[in-house]
Amino acid sequence: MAMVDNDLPQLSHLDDYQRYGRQMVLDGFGLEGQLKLQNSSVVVIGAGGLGCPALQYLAAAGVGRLGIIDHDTVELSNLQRQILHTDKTIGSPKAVSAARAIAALNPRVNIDVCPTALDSSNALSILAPYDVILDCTDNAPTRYLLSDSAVRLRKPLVSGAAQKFDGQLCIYNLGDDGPCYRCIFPKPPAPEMAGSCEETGILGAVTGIIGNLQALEAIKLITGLHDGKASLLLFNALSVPPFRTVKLRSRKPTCAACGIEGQKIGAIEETDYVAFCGGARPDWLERGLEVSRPESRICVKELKSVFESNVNHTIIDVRPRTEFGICRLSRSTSVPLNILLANPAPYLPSDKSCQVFVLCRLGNDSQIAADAIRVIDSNLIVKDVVGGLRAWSNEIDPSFPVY
Ligand SMILES: Nc1ncnc2c1ncn2[C@@H]1O[C@H](COP(=O)(O)OP(=O)(O)OP(=O)(O)O)[C@@H](O)[C@H]1O
Ligand SMILES: [Zn+2]
Repeated sequence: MAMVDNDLPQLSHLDDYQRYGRQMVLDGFGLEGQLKLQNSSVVVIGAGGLGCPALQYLAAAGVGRLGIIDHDTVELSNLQRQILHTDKTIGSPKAVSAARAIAALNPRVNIDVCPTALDSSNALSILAPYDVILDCTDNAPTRYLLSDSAVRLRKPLVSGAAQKFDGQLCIYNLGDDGPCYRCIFPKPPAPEMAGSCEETGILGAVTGIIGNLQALEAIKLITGLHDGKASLLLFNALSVPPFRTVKLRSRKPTCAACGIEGQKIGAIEETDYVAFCGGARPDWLERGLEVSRPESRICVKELKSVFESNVNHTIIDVRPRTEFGICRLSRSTSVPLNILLANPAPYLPSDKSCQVFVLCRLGNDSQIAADAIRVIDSNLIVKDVVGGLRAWSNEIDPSFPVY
């Protein structure tokens, strides 16, 4: 009978050879690659659109330890792309829901569940135990925090981003001279459309592609299959070919985080990343509910009474045309916010007794639109609808679609 070579290192369980055989037979991977995965650890920040597919493939491939950090809970609108969560886990912490799903997929993986928001007070201690960090979040303060922490901890950061039909992938802090996020984006983007009611939109398969690539890059890093060159990968689902790669230079000597000449950022624990990125998003919904100028606003109950009366009125819906095409109130007219702001005049009634009600999804954009209309015609009665179509659905007509 043939004897097993006891000098050869072994996977923890005999059936692991079957489970991982299809990847172990790959040139350059082998038993050595699988052992490296078994002994490795990856932390995934964000168990959303990017984090779910990334976690799924890391777990299936046999990464020994996975950390899952997410402070949020599962919502119905997440399920179109956050594929570890299900109808049954709506309302549960995403970190817990994702952990359950990957434990079912591969029970051998050790999972650390952390249903907490990563911030400057806890980042270094949470991230320190892991070999590779995956940024699967969706906001600038966390991106800077993760990059600075990765520099400080000397760990590679596999960063993904996805929006609409587009995706981006980059490994920051790669090797001895790979750039960090600050080398490439020294300043945060202008605070984007804070509080806007428009949904940016995302195709689930796009987050799936980028999340999978994040898992792949982590596996390449751990198993030694990565060529060590830093590049930025850009994806657009509607372009042919859909992928483009931009080579990245090495670290910037002047970078505030990783450069030798840089004016170093202070202690991460004391840095205010939210302030650096332009401050917290104003809570427009709340602002909308504190009716500061009651005569200039209308609530959905009053709007319903208007519909049931003979009051002469018109409804302007300022959502983007695609959203207007999804659902709308009958007798409303579509004038997207950008078009209305450019020139409101053509959309206003000439009859000054006709009241104008301005409507949007959540009640923020309609305030901006109503203000713009008042500027050009102070004689008109213009009111924005508090809480927008979301309030209409919640308070007046439960059959009205919410998105
Ligand atoms: N600082 C942070 N700490 C922990 N988790 C974070 C942090 N920042 C973002 N996240 C998580 O990253 C995930 C990003 O995923 P994604 O954008 O797909 O989901 P989402 O925030 O639920 O989207 P939606 O805009 O539909 O609410 C979210 O689950 C979010 O809670
Ligand atoms: Zn840098």
